[in-house]
Amino acid sequence: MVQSSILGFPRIGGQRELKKVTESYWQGKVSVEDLLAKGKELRAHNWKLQQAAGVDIIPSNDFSYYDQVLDLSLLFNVIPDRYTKFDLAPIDVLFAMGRGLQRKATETTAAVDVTALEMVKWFDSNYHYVRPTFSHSTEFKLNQEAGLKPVNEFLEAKELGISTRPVVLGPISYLFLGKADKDSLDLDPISLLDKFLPVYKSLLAELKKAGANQVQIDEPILVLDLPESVQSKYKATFDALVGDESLPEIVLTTYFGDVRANLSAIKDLSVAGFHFDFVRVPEQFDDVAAILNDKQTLSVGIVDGRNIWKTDFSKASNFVNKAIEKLGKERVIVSTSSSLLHTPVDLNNEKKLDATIKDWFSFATQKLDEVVTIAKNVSGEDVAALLAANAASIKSRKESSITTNPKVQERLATIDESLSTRKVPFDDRLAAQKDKYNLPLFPTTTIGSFPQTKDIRINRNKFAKGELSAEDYEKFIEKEIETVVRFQEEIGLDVLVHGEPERNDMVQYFGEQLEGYAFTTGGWVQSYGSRYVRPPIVVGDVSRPKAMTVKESVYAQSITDKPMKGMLTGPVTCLRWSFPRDDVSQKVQALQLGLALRDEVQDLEKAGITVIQVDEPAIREGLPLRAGKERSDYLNWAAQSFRVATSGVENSTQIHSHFCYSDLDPNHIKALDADVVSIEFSKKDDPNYIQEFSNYPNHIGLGLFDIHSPRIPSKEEFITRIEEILKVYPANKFWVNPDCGLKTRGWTEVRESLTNMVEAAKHFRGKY
Ligand code: MET
Ligand SMILES: [Zn+2]
Repeated sequence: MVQSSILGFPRIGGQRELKKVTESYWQGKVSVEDLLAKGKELRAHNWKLQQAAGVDIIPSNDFSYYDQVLDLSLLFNVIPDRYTKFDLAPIDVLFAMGRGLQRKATETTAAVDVTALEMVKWFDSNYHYVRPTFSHSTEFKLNQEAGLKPVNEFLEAKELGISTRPVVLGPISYLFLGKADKDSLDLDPISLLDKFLPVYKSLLAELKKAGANQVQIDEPILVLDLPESVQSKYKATFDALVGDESLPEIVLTTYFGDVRANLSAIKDLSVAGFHFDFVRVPEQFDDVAAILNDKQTLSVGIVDGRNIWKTDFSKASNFVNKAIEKLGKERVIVSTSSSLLHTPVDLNNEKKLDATIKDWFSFATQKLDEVVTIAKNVSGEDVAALLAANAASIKSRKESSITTNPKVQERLATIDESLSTRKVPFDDRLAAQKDKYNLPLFPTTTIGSFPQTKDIRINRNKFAKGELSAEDYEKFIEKEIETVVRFQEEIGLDVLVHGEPERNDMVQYFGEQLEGYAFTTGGWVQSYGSRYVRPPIVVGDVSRPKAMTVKESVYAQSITDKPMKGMLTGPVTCLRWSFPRDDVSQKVQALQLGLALRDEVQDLEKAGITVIQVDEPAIREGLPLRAGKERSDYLNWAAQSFRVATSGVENSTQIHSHFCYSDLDPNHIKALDADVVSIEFSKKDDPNYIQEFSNYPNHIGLGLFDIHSPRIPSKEEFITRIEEILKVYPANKFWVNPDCGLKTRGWTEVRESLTNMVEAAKHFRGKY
């Protein structure tokens, strides 16, 4: 019998229970006991769900209150000193590292003020992990005070009668994905491996003691271009982690890409088995299967952990059968390509999706049945009815008229150089824009969104439910816009925004207005911490039936004399933060989006909105994980689709763009040819990194404060930060802005932070 396995299940709950309880806890509305009880309930629910579906190998320790990498930092005591001195409970240390903490002193507790650790993209996904941050004083140990989470959760499942396979990020990936703290910049985290390994090993021993016979150790960095110095660590590391009775067996897991460049690093490991992602890279099968010895198992990642399309059972079964022919049934496991963390929880929660389209989808809960069915099928069990139904929906999608629009395809064929280049180069545009706006030095602006208050959400929901008329909703939005505009005028910002109160989400808002998209009501996916997104789904050729943002921007401009920035989400981000089609290339989808947005940009310009920001925060995450042709192709079509969207405007129209959540390489965005870009920057301490941006030809706002954290920087803090940047970055290209949009923050923080930021800008204007 061929076994089935899951590498990880979404932890957020079908109704976003985890978000609700954590945020209530942060607000002091529920106790830590309530928080922990809810976590326990969610874990139990997920395990039982998988058990009921018939999954053979069920993961544990895939749960997290914030982020699974951050959990390891707490577990292994990788906690910078600044978080330990306040005597916080372990869970609060965890949250402080994840999101920063600022708390006034009370009678019994001292004031707390710490920023969050850096948060970065998890490979090429829209999930973000909190970066392990090491210093010379890092002392690895099992943090008993915090409790051994992997062990506790394994035992918790055991108590329910469910035997699970704990999943833990591997030691080399954990170090490699981390960074040196600011006091230890010369430290290469990988150099800590010798110190770290014994502690890691002791965790495995504890798991074994608790009864875990096998663990899933994720080494996802094996799909990256690894330096020889890292590759060479695998053999000795994994030799040290297996072999004696006191340790569990290891299944070494990789996902999201091609491991072939690193095969020599893992080919002689004495692990019990390997897992590879054959959804992304089916071509790697022969090469990776060749490294197995005659006992090792192969976990075949064939059900997509990153997208929502139904698996084609016949194709998948053929693939698995190829593995069975080579290795025999006992050594093959049918699995998801990666953790299901990246897919929505349950398609059954969708009540509004068109039935035809819904039948093409499979969310995490449905994917459990998919792995089980494929495993049964290749084991020779009778699943004929399921196969027939599956074949019918695969066929229905292939032949559907919803997916093709000849007009869009014709227009796509007209894209050429002239449609993707501005009329004149940047320097000439700059002159025209200077004349038009006459902005001061250190111009101040924000990234677009303002606090999405409870009131906004309530009214939006009422409108969606039909409890509020379109007219009243519009009035409400106008009132919100006015508040935001007046506030910006009052504190003296130079380029204003309307605040985006009408948008639930920066991609979904556009997806809902574009042809070729489907969207869910409950398809939430964790982005970071308690922030979830609900990616729309590209089902067919994309086009724009009518203007999407003009009304709000025009209204906002009508009530102020300052320039009002129009605000759009760029083609690459629209694509990356949607579930893309898998039947058409990403390039085609991005260019179609580029054309749709081009019309919107031109409509805005016609309506008098001549500063237009086209956000591309996802451009970095889309970068193929390894250098080579695929990566350079991506950079070309990503930039081209942005230029298709933005090049059809006058020289005096100022195109802005914005990037966040990533280690951005300025070379990657040059080809976008935006006039002004704003970049998340506040958590960067490395002067070399700033230096890299000095050569960027156009103007830049290096983000000055962390909008993911509730803490408020003072005017002096802004001044110090700006001075630091000015040491390497020129004043005449310097924009002043936060890291990103303010929608997740409260008004109190926003008011104070922005006031301080504007005052700091004024300080420098006086000096230059
Ligand atoms: C993740 S980037 C967000 C940009 C958007 N304009 C906002 O301010 O929210
Ligand atoms: Zn942003």
